[in-house]
Amino acid sequence: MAGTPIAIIMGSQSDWATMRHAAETLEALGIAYDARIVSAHRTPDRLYAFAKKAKADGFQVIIAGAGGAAHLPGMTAAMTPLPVFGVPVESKALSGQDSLLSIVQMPAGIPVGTLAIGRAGAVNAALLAAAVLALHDPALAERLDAWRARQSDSVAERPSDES
Ligand SMILES: Nc1c(C(=O)O)ncn1[C@@H]1O[C@H](COP(=O)(O)O)[C@@H](O)[C@H]1O
Repeated sequence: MAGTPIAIIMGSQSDWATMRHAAETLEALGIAYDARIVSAHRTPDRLYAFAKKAKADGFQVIIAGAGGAAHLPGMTAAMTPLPVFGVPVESKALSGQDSLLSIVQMPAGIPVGTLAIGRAGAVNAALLAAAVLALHDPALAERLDAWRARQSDSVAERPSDES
């Protein structure tokens, strides 16, 4: 997809509840993305087609979320030179520990930048992807600074009894 710098891929529709936080963060920063379901296990041909063409299609960073036996980020990284950030989706059986370990323990030579389990990881994957793009995009760098400033402003100095 020409002109769309970020691809968000996920192993299943069920991952969207987590991965939409990456999408919303990119939207808040004014960064275009393409979100799609791609599974190393269930749709290997789709993964191959996507990963092999991702760079030629104009993507610059890939955010890949998966749960359980989360091979999607690593398999994607194996087939593209683009930076891949992996988000471990919280699994029911093992609370995302399985997802985290599946994604983080890549063999030397094929890196996946692995984030935290769940929503925090999805948000931070988007922020890292934005930081990569901002290296060559001063306007985006300013929006990222403003996003962080708003976050700082939103943190009260003292705890409240409310909420
Ligand atoms: N980990 C992977 C991969 C993959 O790594 O290719 N494909 C699907 N899945 C994961 O299976 C979990 C359960 O999927 P369902 O909810 O569809 O049963 C999801 O978290 C998905 O990421």
